[in-house]
Amino acid sequence: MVKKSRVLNNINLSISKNDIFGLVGITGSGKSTILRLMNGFIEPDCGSIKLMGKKLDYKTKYDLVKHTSMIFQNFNLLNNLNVIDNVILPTKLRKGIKKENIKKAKELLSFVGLTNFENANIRTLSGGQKQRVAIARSLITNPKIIFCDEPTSALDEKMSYDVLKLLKDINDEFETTIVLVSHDISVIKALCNRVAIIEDGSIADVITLKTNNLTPVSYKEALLHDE
Ligand SMILES: Nc1ncnc2c1ncn2[C@@H]1O[C@H](COP(=O)(O)OP(=O)(O)OP(=O)(O)O)[C@@H](O)[C@H]1O
Repeated sequence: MVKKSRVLNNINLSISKNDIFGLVGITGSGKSTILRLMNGFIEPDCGSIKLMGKKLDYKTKYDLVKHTSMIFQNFNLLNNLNVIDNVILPTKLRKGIKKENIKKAKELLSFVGLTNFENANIRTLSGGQKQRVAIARSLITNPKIIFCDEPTSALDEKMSYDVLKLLKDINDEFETTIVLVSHDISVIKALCNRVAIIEDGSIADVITLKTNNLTPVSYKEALLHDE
């Protein structure tokens, strides 16, 4: 018999519509597990989760989770598909007219700064470009919430800034709620309006942050103050 170990304790968290909410903590503290519970990837052994005001369970999961999307540290793109086919991939599982999906994918590629990259091979892109393709893919289904697991951890400073700025623009423009896991406090300070500090599977604190316009200068300052 497999012995279960307790990963999270007493998690009580409320995230508001249009928040950019951070979960920060050291490796193994439980951030990703909280995110995976919120997006329905895993189920809690006890307690309950509400998504967009409705209890997330096996009956509601399909209808709720389709209003969310996910961005990963390692992009999770399919190398055997070109850029636009990666972007429209989520629509293949849903109803919709192919021509309209392609039109929308092109608009999203332009929004993320990748006009003319439609037919590019994924392998030829930089990390920052790959993450921007993943962000375009995450937007194709008009999500109300985007879950981001360490979205900038594989990127250098400039690419990280570009991705964070894009997430901020998405939050501003589409009023998408963003939940972002990071071990990097400077990423959280640059982007989030609230943050939960996770320690040993528990919430040590929830802090409201001062929100500024995200600019290359403000991001640099967040990085410097973190040193
Ligand atoms: N599927 C699983 N089965 C058993 N234990 C797990 C599982 N997934 C994670 N854990 C354990 O839960 C704890 C929290 O892991 P989690 O990945 O949530 O942490 P994290 O803060 O996101 O760390 P990281 O930044 O390294 O991903 C760790 O001790 C991990 O070993």
